[in-house]
Amino acid sequence: MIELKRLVGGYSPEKPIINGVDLAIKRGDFFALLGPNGSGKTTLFKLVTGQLPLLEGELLLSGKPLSSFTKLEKAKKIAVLTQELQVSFDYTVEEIISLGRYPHQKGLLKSLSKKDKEIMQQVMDVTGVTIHKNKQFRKLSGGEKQRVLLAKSLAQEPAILLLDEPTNHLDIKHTFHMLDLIKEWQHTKGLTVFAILHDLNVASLYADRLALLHNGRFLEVGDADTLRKEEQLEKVYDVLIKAGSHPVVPKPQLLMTPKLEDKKEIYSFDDNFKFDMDDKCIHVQSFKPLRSISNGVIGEGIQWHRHFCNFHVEKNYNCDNPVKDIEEWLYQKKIPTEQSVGMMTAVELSDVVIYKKEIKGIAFMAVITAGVGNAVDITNIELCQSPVTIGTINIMLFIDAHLTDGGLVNGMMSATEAKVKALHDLEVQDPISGTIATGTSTDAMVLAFTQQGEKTPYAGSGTLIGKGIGHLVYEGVTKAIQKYRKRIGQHAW
Ligand SMILES: Nc1ncnc2c1ncn2[C@@H]1O[C@H](COP(=O)(O)OP(=O)(O)OP(=O)(O)O)[C@@H](O)[C@H]1O
Repeated sequence: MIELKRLVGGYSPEKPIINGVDLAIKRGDFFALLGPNGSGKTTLFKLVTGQLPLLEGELLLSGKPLSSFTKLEKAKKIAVLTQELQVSFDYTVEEIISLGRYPHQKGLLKSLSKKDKEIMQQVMDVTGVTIHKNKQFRKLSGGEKQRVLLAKSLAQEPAILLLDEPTNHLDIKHTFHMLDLIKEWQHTKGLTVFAILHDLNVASLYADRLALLHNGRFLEVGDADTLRKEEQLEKVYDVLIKAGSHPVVPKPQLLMTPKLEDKKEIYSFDDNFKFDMDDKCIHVQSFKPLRSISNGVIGEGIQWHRHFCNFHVEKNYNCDNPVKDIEEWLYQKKIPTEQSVGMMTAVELSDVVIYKKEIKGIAFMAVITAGVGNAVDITNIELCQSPVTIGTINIMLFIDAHLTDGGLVNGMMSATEAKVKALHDLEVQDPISGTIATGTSTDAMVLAFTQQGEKTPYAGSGTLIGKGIGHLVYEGVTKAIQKYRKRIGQHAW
């Protein structure tokens, strides 16, 4: 619907700012224009909105040159929202919004019709400015003004909305509300959107297509996944960038790393831990945050943590809301929930196995409790029943190494393989199927890394880290199960 063909333009013919830009935006698409300061975004916006003449190339609207449309025709189709928040006269909010209806008003003595008033009310409601409708526009805050000007643009009932940094004065709530609203109009009314956005993560969430402008040219035009190209972004923005994924929306999200993070001081693994234990809780505190991967009741996924807790519960513990319970226990111990991994076990905590080892220069520490009354052979699908007795293998593993997120997953695999081998060698059986168990039905694990030393994506059985994980988990789980068996007086399955 909007086509830019070899567009060249700027403030002087001798030194164009936009140097041959090609772009096609389909009807109903949300297009985001991205680029660093001075890359030419506003200049391109001015060319598209007609504030600057084209030096070369074509700008087409529905296949016809934009210049062939009359002013009124353009005003009926296109609404423009710039960063300019000043208006010349002392208008009220309602008067400003009524200006949006101007292109649709008929007759010589243009006045607001019933339909105009209905549309004005509708856009004031959706943008949340109805409460300001009788106020003087100049007396509003920057964010309120921005929403009023959006309401005016929407009152125009445009087919195309051109936005220059529409959210730069807005807080997070209003940023998301405004973009949600524009997105809704895009879906329900087929609105086509061309928006300059500075926030790459916001652009990723809302834009169907986006382009990265650099020195007046597009480096790339594509969907949000083009933002996964870290090297390209780092080159353009001169910032260390890591592309990750939004946990709910299937779109990339970018994490920027401050330069100071490169210069972290190295600390001693041995001196980094404080160990507290009573009959209710094993608490391993790390003075430095550790990069951890876990399926703990709290602190699950890949995060940074400083507190690692294994809580004792009675065998008949009613686990209706284990998250709430662990949060409450952490609160009582004054341990910050948001920095903690929390797991629980019915095993006596005094049977914990703490195992430290340095393997070829890499320090490891395992803290393991094990009960196997609830052992399960995961490969046997026939006999899927609720636990007979409570029993859990809880593994905490601390390692002085630096892993990527993929490496963390790899480490979890290595630890699981070693746990399964320990159960196999001890002939722990699934009491229902009578076959060798692979774990218990409620096992928890956390692998926590200092992120010191050279970064590696590998922690499998072909690596020293993987072997170390395997060795510590195997030894630790074996000893912990032996202690458990001794306590309950069962020596063989
Ligand atoms: N009125 C002007 N006359 C001459 N040069 C200008 C004018 N406005 C902008 N420029 C120059 O054009 C180049 C691109 O500026 P532009 O405002 O288009 O960048 P931008 O990508 O929108 O930047 P920002 O993110 O900082 O808003 C800059 O080098 C700027 O100095």
